Amino acid sequence: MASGEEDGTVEEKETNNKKRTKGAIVTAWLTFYNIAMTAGWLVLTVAMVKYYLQKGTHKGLYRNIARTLKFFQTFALLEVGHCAIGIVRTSVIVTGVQVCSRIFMVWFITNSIRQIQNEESVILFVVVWTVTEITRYSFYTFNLLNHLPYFIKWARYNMFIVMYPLGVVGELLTIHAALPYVRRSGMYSLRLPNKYNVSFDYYYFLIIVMLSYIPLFPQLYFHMLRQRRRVLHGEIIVEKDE
Ligand SMILES: CCCCCCCCCCCCC/C=C/C(=O)SCCNC(=O)CCNC(=O)[C@H](O)C(C)(C)COP(=O)(O)OP(=O)(O)OC[C@H]1O[C@@H](n2cnc3c(N)ncnc32)[C@H](O)[C@@H]1OP(=O)(O)O
Repeated sequence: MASGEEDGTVEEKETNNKKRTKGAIVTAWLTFYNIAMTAGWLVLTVAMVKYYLQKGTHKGLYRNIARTLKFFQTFALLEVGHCAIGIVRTSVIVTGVQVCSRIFMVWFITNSIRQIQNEESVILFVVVWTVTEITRYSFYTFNLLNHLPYFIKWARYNMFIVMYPLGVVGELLTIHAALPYVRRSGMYSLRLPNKYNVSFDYYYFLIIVMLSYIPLFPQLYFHMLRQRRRVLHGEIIVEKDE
């Protein structure tokens, strides 16, 4: 029996060929992207373990890995682009909040305030992010290659139950530790009078950021719980923002 494509017009065949080529390019790009990101976070793991074994302390560890962390976490901005152009089935809002809050933590908190870089809370969120991202990107990679080991799928949709709250604790404690330095230095703040006639206080902005975890974090967490039910238990779930 002839397939639909065999029956189709020349235009239909061309459209199908174009779709197939586009699909192959997208799969190749996402595979490359996910492998690169898995490798990046693995490099971070090796650097952290090596540093700790050599020095026997977490002090100075952040400084040692800062460049790699900034690079790979900033590279994750592409994920918002992937959602926006529709090559992955994920909400732009959920991904945007997740990626932007991480970039904010890296660039505007930890990187900007040297005095807090040796806090245990920094190591907490960096370690949690690292474990999470190695699992997540290897999940996507093996999934794209159609060879997904069950333990990676299981880890992707179970570890976040503990890792997400732990990461948030690390992030909130770090912002909290930054507050006195921000207040004292007046960094990133704009006082009146100035030529723009605008005032901005980074200290209060950080307090607002901390408070914004209260409504935003549960939404991310429940999103992941829904994904878990869908992937591990096959439930059909309709997302509101899709
Ligand atoms: C100005 C400053 C503002 C600051 C505001 C602050 C507020 C902050 C509030 C909250 C802050 C949270 C802080 C976060 C901390 C941490 O990360 S702690 C560490 C623990 N973290 C996690 O466990 C992260 C969990 N989150 C995620 O996994 C994602 O980031 C997600 C976007 C939240 C959810 O992932 P999602 O993509 O929706 O689900 P998946 O099931 O993984 O994927 C859905 C489908 O899309 C495909 N896909 C997605 N990405 C890719 C890819 N890169 N490559 C290939 N495919 C991809 C995926 O395969 C799925 O496809 P289908 O199976 O076909 O459905």
